[in-house]
Amino acid sequence: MAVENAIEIRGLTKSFEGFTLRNVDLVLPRGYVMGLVGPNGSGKTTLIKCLLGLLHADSGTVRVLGREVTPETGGHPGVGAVLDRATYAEDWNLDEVGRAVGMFGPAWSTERYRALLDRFGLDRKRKVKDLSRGMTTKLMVAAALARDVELLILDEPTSGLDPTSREQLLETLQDVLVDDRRAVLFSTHITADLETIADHVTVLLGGEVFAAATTDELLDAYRLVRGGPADLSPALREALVAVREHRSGFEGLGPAADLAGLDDVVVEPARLDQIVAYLGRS
Ligand SMILES: Nc1ncnc2c1ncn2[C@@H]1O[C@H](COP(=O)(O)OP(=O)(O)OP(=O)(O)O)[C@@H](O)[C@H]1O
Repeated sequence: MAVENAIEIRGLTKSFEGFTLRNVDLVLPRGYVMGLVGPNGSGKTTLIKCLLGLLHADSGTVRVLGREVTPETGGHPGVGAVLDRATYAEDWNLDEVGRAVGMFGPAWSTERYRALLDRFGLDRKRKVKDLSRGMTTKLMVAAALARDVELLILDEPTSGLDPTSREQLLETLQDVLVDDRRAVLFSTHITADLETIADHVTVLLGGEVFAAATTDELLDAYRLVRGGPADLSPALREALVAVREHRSGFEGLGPAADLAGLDDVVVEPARLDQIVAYLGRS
């Protein structure tokens, strides 16, 4: 019987000198896309490495597709990963990459691999060393999706991509989700990507989960508020998650419930990238 959750992390703690990923709980049901956001050094890659069985947790459990994952068990074979660096031999061309990657692990489709390379405009005879950073990302996505993966995990897949390639990649990720057995977790600094494809958002700050909600819940929960310098009363300042002051006034983010019925200021819906940016400043 298929398990319900693609990812189930409970109480995950992992320390390095000077940094602790602390007591992280995270659940991603199958059929959904989760965006993982947070400032540099907030622990996104560390979390992803634990999910792939590349790092030992100090405590807590990491379950992927119904199975506990540790460096001893190795990563789950139903997971496709796109990390920030490719590990393909520099001298291989993309057909050779496909043959090498396809030899390991189940459910590889050369046909799907080639179709994805075509879709991304990558020439199969080109060598790995001649690819730009964005092209290498696309190659990794093609190699991950040529397998019939149930969970796709991507670490900052859209950084280094031009706007057209970004859109193409996001569309490709959405196609993966046509099958509701599948799930996608991706970390990003480009919060506009969240609005496009994420159903769930987890915000990490300083190694802890600061917010975890569906995108709709986040959009419902917060409002932007703007006003002149005299409008920022101590009570309003107290209610805001974060505020930016400038010469002609202020703009801030606050809980929708606390800002309802205010008269002298402008209160309006916030975009997801604005919410995440303000939460990151709080
Ligand atoms: N192997 C390691 N040994 C020691 N410290 C590490 C190791 N890996 C990560 N860290 C530290 O853990 C912290 C979190 O790093 P991590 O790469 O998880 O952050 P991130 O949110 O992915 O950041 P970025 O957005 O910059 O990619 C950083 O302070 C980093 O220096």
